[in-house]
Amino acid sequence: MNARINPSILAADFANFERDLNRISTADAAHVDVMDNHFVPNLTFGQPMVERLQEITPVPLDLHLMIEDPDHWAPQFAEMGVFSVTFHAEAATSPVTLARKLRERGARAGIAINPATPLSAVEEILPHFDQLLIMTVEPGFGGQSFMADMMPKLAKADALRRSHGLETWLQVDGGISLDTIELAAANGADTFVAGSAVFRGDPGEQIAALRAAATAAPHAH
Ligand SMILES: O=C(CO)[C@H](O)[C@H](O)COP(=O)(O)O
Ligand SMILES: [Fe+2]
Repeated sequence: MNARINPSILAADFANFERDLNRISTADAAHVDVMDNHFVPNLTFGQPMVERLQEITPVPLDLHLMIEDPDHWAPQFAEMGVFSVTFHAEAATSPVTLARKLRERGARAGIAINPATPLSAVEEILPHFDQLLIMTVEPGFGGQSFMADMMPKLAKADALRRSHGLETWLQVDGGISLDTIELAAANGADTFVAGSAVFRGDPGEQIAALRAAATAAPHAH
C-alpha cells in the first residue's frame, strides 16, 4: 500500500512556519486546518496566511476547510495553487458544483465528514471527489484521542470505492499516531493526517515511522 503522511501544521510552532515546513520536507503534503470559529469553535488561518504558506512550502498543501459557506470561499483557496482543498459535507450547499470548481482551478477536490455524519451523506457524490476525509476526532482541535468507532465507516468507504472502481483517496484525520495508524490502514485509509504525533518528536523520524507502520499494516483485501 502507498501510505501518504500529511503532517498537520496545527501542531507546528506558529511563529516558525518556514522552519517547521522544512522539517516535514519528506512528507507527502502539509495539512493546513482552516477554521473560522463558526463551523468549529476555533480560529486558525485565513487566506493571506495560506497564500504565504503556499509561497514558502517545500511540500504540497492539503487544505482542510472547517468553515461555513465553503461554496463561496473554497474556490478562492483553490486559486492559490494548493494541491488539494477539502470542505465539509455538513457545510456545503452544492458539493458537486463546488468539487467541479475546485478541479477547474487545478486543485484536487476533497469532501470531509464529521464523526456523526454517516457515509450515506456522500455515497452518491463520491465519484466527483479525489479524496474523502473521514474525521476520527470532532473537528476543531489537535491533540484529541482517536475514535476507533469510526473504523466501520472507514471500511465501508473503502469497500464502496473499490466496488465502484474509484481512485478516491481515503484520508483519516485526528489522533493518528504510531498507536493508531495501523488500525486505520487496516480499515482502508491510505492518507494519514498527523499533527501532534509528528511535531512532538523529530518530525522526519516520525514521518518515516508512521509511513512504515501504515505500509506494514495487514489489509482486509
Ligand atoms: O482537523 C484537525 C482538527 O480538527 C487536525 O487536522 C487534527 O486534529 C490533527 O491533529 P492531531 O494529529 O494532533 O489529532
Ligand atoms: Fe484537519
